[in-house]
Amino acid sequence: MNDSVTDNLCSRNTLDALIRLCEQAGNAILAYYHGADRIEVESKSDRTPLTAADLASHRLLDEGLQGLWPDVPVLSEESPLAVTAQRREWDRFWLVDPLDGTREFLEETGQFTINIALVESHRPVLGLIYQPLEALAYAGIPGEGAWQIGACDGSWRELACRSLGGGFPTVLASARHRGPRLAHCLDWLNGAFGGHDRLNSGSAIKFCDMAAGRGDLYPRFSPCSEWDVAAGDALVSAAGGAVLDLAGVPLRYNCRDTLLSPDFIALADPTASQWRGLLGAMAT
Ligand SMILES: Nc1ncnc2c1ncn2[C@@H]1O[C@H](COP(=O)(O)O)[C@@H](OP(=O)(O)O)[C@H]1O
Ligand SMILES: [Mg+2]
Repeated sequence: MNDSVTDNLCSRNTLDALIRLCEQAGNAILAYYHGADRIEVESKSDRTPLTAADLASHRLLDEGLQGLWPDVPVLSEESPLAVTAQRREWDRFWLVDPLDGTREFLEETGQFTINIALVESHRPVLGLIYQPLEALAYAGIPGEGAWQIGACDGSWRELACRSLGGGFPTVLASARHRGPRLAHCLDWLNGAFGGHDRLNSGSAIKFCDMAAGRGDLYPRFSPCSEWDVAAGDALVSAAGGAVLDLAGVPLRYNCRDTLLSPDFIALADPTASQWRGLLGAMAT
């Protein structure tokens, strides 16, 4: 493949190649999955867990991406600090979470993913979220389309976010998400719509659910990093939604000293007039 840096990587061929890499990395993760309670766990500086499964997936993806596209740097959640320190010089790079939802992995809930985004000029222009247990990818290229892709049977199914209907909106969130700001958001929904439904999931599966038309909003006020969000942003944007900061502006990546994401709300139907009120309520 070896595309030069001037080539357009936003293609189905790229997604096919990424899925092959994700299959390998997913198999490396699954080798640790059953009996994950016995795997050695380190605690990182943000007090999230790190295991041999995260590192095995990181190594395969880092080497695989650099082998296929030597001109495009790779920034992974598990990259060494020396790599992370160079990132502000990059206009285009792969942003990778080799195992998103390590807690879910350790508790064997099945809700963990591999996230890969191609970031160009501070926006994700391609994103892929891979679920190793299902061998299923959710991928999007904004402006071209979003798809659910079966790694085993090679099937491609088009995805689209849903329009906001007349009933209760469905909130996508993790069962672990609590806190006063989420409670405020849910109260606002109850006031504006008379109630809300909730679909819980771990890791980037919330973005997959939105792109597949299973939810209306994913409010995130608890800490997470750009590698947790960028692939989902590309996917949801490609499926007709948007991932907005509380000023209503699409998120930008690799433009701050920190890689922590700002608070955001992902919306399946960003044109619905009700959301201006929600963003206003959450911004204050
Ligand atoms: N204190 C913290 N600081 C930064 N990120 C955090 C965090 N606590 C949780 N996260 C992020 O939230 C992700 C899990 O999201 P969710 O709660 O929606 O399942 C974790 O992904 P990893 O498992 O890749 O570390 C981690 O990146
Ligand atoms: Mg993560």
